[in-house]
Amino acid sequence: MLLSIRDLSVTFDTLQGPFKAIEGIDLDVDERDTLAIVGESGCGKSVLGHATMRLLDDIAIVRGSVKFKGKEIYSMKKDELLKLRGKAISLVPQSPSTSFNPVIKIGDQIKVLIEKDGIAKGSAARQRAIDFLGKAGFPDPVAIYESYPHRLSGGMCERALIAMAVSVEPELIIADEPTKGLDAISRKNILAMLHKMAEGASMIMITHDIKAAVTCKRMAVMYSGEIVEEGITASVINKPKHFYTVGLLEAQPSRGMKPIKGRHSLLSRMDGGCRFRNRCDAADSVCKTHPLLRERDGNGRVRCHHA
Ligand SMILES: Nc1ncnc2c1ncn2[C@@H]1O[C@H](COP(=O)(O)OP(=O)(O)OP(=O)(O)O)[C@@H](O)[C@H]1O
Ligand code: NI
Repeated sequence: MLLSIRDLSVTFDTLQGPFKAIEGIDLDVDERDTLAIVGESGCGKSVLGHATMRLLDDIAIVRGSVKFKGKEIYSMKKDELLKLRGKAISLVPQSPSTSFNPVIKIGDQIKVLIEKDGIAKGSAARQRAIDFLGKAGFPDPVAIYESYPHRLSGGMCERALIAMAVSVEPELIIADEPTKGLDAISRKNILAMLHKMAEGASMIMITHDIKAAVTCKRMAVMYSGEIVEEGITASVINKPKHFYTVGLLEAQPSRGMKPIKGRHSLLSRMDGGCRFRNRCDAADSVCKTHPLLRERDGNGRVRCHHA
């Protein structure tokens, strides 16, 4: 197993008191696996992505285990962690426009990373950066290399960030909302490019876009900090078991754009029952107890008393 996450939780100290952004996360990612993590804004997708790379700052209290090739990331020393981030696990961050340093040329930022990871030096590193910008679909990669970030549109920045993340040949790519803010055609192009460039590696794709999620082999649905359903993408899409997954699919433009009724409530999180029950038509008294994530037809898992 490439990545194993067990009982992972992240708590932030906020003015209103401690807030558990994610809880009880169990996930495995195999070699050459692609896993989409979907769910509405604020459900904890990015926190999970960052916690996986131990990128959260010290105010976050992290519990549980994250193992990469059997090695616990949370007991690694600083130098091991630096090696892990890059060649082992590479992040395509959520906000492309703020992820580059505005005063350094795009290409030089990629070159520095390639040099840091010891893949190439000097002019060879520069050439590698140009090659990867070309692979990312830029017709004139040298011009992009020489550009400052503000010259690039959102979609171009996303492409350059993907080029940067894969230029170090990582074993696992975590792509956070790679299609955010893009029109339908750019979305399709970016997804095709991302999968092509990630060939041979594994990928976790964080997204609220089901059309992006279906390009991955497996899919995990998050609600209110927890995984509520997980399995082979086709079976989750065609036979959703959790009522939140059903709602999420019906909210897609292609399926009538029917919104999920009600709103996510933090209160439903605190009383220990099913976190979705205030929005669920099937909810009854049994939902006052917290459902466990259990086997789903021998394929994946679901967290619902009625599934
Ligand atoms: N540094 C922090 N301090 C306090 N709360 C935080 C912090 N970072 C994230 N959170 C909270 O954790 C929850 C999960 O945030 P996260 O960014 O993971 O959501 P997300 O699923 O990625 O949403 P989006 O689709 O909007 O990116 C949110 O309620 C957020 O406000
Ligand atoms: Ni996010």
